[in-house]
Amino acid sequence: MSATEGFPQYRKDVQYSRESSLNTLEYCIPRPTTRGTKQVWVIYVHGGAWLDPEIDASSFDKAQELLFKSHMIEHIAGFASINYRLSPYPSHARDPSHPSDPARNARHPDHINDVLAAILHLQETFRFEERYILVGHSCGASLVFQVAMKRYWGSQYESTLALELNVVPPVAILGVEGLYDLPALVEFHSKEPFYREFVANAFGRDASTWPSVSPTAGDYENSWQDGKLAVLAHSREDELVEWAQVDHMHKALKSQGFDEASGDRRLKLVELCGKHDEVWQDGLELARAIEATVQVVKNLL
Ligand SMILES: N[C@@H](CC(=O)c1ccccc1NC=O)C(=O)O
Repeated sequence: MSATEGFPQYRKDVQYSRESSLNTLEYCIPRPTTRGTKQVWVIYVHGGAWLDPEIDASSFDKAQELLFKSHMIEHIAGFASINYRLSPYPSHARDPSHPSDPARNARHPDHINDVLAAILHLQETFRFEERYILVGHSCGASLVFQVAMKRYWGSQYESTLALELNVVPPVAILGVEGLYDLPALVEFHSKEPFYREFVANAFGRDASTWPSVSPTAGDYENSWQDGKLAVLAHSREDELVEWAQVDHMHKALKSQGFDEASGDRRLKLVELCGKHDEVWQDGLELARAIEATVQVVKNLL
């Protein structure tokens, strides 16, 4: 039997916790693990404004398929994409949420706890420790930076010890078409009530808590000490999330010691093409952003 038989290995609907039917992940391992080689896992967190039932872990499939054909695949040990509990969406036309469904009634910090539980499950199974890139699209980009914020979103949130202590943070984070400064997002779209609604739906009606939960408020010098690379990828054609979000996050990361030109904490901007959801629907732009991230990370390991 050849060593590569049975690869690539695909698994779907892997349950990582018992909270709800959405606490599942999918993963793919391109080839048998090769010891001693410097490879990274790529872990994806989907978007959908914390509530859209029609965007899930499978929204990564297209980009993953493209990355298989890229020469960057030799630096990638595995791919994973995470489902997590969503906030209520009772007015959704095709798939309204029901108040008794634990999968569709999440409130911050449930979403982040689920992402942490999923990462922990993967780390315990595959032992890749910090050698992974955490990628998020839209609200998924908020979530991946909130993972690096640990639990410093204001004083009101309890730490869940088991997750906090055991999840090893990623070597790099890639935010794609991300929501980073929630008050600024809501303010920018003050004439579109949907924005205020989905933020309140996910984080509560008390807007005074929104600044400290925002990734722009992260104290990454303390909470993400071993982070080596932050990448912000965004399209100027994004019709849902304005470039100003990137400007806010770029400024925040710079003030936390991330630098584009030098140093051991690197910052990178990748300008993408296309509309908000096109980047993952076509997969090309999301794959390109991941390639650009792997390209830098492979020299940092
Ligand atoms: N797909 C969602 C909308 C959505 O995801 C969204 C809308 C505006 C700004 C950001 C969004 N998603 C971020 O995760 C919906 O159809 O309700």
